Amino acid sequence: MEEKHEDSSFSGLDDDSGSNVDPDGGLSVMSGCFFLDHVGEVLLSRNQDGLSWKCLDSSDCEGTTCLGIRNSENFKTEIKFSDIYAVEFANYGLVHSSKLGLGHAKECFRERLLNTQEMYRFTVHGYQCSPKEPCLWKLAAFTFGHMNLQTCQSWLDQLNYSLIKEVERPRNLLVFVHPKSGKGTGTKIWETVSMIFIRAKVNTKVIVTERAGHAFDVMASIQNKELHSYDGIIAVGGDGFFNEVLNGYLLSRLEVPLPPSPSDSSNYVQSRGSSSVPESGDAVHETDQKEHSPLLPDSVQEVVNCRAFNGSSEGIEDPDHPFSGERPRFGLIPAGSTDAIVICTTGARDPITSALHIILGRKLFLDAMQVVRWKTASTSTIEPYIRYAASFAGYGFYGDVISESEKYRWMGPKRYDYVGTKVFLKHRSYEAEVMFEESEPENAKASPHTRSKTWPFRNTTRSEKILCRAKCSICNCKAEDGNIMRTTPNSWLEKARWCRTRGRFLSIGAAVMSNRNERAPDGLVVDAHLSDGFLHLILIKDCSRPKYLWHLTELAKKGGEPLNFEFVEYHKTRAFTFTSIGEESVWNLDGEIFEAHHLSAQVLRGLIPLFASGPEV
Ligand SMILES: Nc1ncnc2c1ncn2[C@@H]1O[C@H](COP(=O)(O)OP(=O)(O)OP(=O)(O)O)[C@@H](O)[C@H]1O
Repeated sequence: MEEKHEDSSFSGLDDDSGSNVDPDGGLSVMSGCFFLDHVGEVLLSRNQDGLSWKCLDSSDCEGTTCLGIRNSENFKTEIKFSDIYAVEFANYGLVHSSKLGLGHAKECFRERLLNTQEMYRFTVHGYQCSPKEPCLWKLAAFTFGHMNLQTCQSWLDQLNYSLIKEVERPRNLLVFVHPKSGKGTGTKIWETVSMIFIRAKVNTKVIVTERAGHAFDVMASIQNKELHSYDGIIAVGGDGFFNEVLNGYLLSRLEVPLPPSPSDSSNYVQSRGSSSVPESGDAVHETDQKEHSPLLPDSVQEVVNCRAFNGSSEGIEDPDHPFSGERPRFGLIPAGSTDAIVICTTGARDPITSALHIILGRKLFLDAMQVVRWKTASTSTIEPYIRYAASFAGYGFYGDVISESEKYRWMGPKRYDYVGTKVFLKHRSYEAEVMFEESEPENAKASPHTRSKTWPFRNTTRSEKILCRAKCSICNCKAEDGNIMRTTPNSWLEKARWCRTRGRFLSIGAAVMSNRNERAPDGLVVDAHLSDGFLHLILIKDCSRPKYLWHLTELAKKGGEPLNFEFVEYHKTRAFTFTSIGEESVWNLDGEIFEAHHLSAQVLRGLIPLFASGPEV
């Protein structure tokens, strides 16, 4: 692994008289003179938040060379403890003076060579943001040198003490590596980042999977006692692999009331006439019908709340519940074909950035979608079968792409482009009935009624988009009806309004997050949030190929408006149900195939604690 700043270090004076430890035990402010490798003499200070240094020789600093040529690139003068992942003693060795003058003037070069000397050293390991891509974190190391061993040792001890106080950092991790993920580089990627974990003294138990389902089986069978001995569960792989690890954990542990089945939800929809006005001359809308209901009937509510996985309807407040304690945090190191979850949660598709988010103990909560299949085929008996998705569930186009692409796994990530084109050309639509809880009536009303007269295909309604970012205020605001982890999830159903829409669809998609990826730079829904407790339901009604291509082109470009077409129905919702009619496609859950004739889904707000801080968009 390339460590760009490994050559920056500090070296010290030949006595420690500059060190100044305050009388309260040296825990707040401390300062001393050192040599910073490749920079020169500095006054190093430690305060409660971190380290900072000031050059004592102005010709070495502020990026100015002796020829007056400015070179301020990567010139850092402070680092917070929260951004330091390790400090190490670096033995006795060479400390170099500023590299800035070396290439520019012979006399400077000669003088600086004289300044290169051997001393005791310690290295502070952290990261720097890439100037062009702030979400991309590069390793940075600063080596400080001093002639006195004890001075170095004492600074090292103090720094280690400060790092111990950094809470929420993992010490023990269970790591699953999918060796064949993406381009088959899962193992190589883990080998590349594992040395960062070693340096940070994070213990890892590594399981390299031997087959599909291996990680699921381990997570499903691991005893809770052993599970709780880990501070986190890490997946090195793609979105599908993360989904497998997550389901292995959740399916045997999480007990929450299920979302209403399609027949339950059809009871909620009270006919008040169609609210979806068919467009004249557009045959697609002839079957569209959307109805609204006020409050749920009490009897239905009871049925819903009593039906729960593993027979429990207690939610997860119960202290004896295996899920009610501290949940392990999950981490994902990207090695897959798409890696949308990593891109949405760290802002970069980079194994080192993800490893640093994990080691530094960054934390956010991700919404998850609980998907229940009630019936696999129209002739099957009702048998609830649960799955969780962290990013996306899609039917029609998305399902056909995933099932077809299984045949072309040998092509690697390129299979999605090839199969995507094939499926697009087939242009298949599927008849279905979808019911959804209407969370934002004003949002739903905006769709088919406010069409542009000038653009035949477009609905020109636009609203201000608030993007999800690190420390997102929308994700951090407390839900009116409480977070899923504190109340039963169906409490909101009491106030729910349900809508029904039926027709032929090219695709049906439900996004938990924006799903930004390299093929869709803004994702499916640019302003989707990681932890706001909403799903984004996108129904692409049957339309001509050129119109569909237009939608896909908008998806593929930055700043596109893929939802701004009249054949696209978009709803922000907390739950929906689906029933297929006639010929069927399959569902695609986080990239994995899921067959369902009757299906329902609900969002579980903030269900997944994740080692990430959100994208700095
Ligand atoms: N050792 C293995 N051999 C074969 N398949 C495996 C192995 N380990 C895990 N898998 C399966 O591979 C699937 C895809 O993994 P992953 O998401 O890492 O790859 P990907 O290339 O990004 O694929 P996708 O685009 O389908 O998500 C996982 O769902 C998992 O079940």
